[in-house]
Amino acid sequence: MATWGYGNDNGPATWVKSFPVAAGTRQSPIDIVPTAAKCDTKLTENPLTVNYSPEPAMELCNPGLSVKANIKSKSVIKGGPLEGEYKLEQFHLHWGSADKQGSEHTLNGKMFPAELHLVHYNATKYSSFGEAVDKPDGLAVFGIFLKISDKPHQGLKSLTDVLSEVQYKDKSINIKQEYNPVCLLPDNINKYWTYLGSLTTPPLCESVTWIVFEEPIEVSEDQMKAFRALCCGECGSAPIVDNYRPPLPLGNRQLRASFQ
Ligand SMILES: NS(=O)(=O)c1ccc(NCc2ccco2)cc1
Ligand SMILES: [Zn+2]
Repeated sequence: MATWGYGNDNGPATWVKSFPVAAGTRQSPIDIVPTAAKCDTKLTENPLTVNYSPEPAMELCNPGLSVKANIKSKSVIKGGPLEGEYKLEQFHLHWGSADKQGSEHTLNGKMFPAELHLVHYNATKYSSFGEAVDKPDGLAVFGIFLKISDKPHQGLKSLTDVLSEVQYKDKSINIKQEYNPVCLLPDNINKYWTYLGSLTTPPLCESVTWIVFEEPIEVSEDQMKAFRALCCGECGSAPIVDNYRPPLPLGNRQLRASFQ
């Protein structure tokens, strides 16, 4: 089978052929219905803590279906639904061809224009992302909704200002000035939903504790245009847009909320 993607011939509905876990019982994303979430005081008693550090020379790359920043410094999270310490490995985004779509998780059926994923692995139990990626408690991913405002997001600006330098597949650059990924988080990280799910792209491993924040971050239309100008391949190839998997059934999983 040709490599997976988001087109008609290789998109999410076809992935199950090569990745049978696509039909599994803890797949992601899901539609988040706040009234169906159970407020769990255990989450508030053990607050989520983020200890991110500055990246001296962060590598930004275009792997062909998104844009990804690889993290080398020690940035860790713990608490909330997590047991042990999870280390930041990379972050990337999913976005639409228009503002009406683009996010993977939806909120009462509503899609946001984009969604940012900060991917962490369980460094207490596993020695690398590769070892953790297929373990049920291997990964923790922050899902952050993006919404449009008239002001650009300053934290994302260091990236969107240089996306033209990674416009084509397999291009990568180093962000010169120091970058602390904490600038990407919403102001209030105490309000989130959490559930047990999976990677949203192949290999779709059911190894992710999802933490989706209620508060979106705000980006400008120009910043969205910069993401939509990235190309899937070399010069002249199609733009990277609509690189999102539609929601899967929650099934009999419990969606928990850290707030009322
Ligand atoms: N969209 S996401 O946050 O669920 C996500 C995160 C990480 C990968 N990694 C895919 C991978 C690389 C090696 C083995 O597996 C894929 C998807
Ligand atoms: Zn993702």
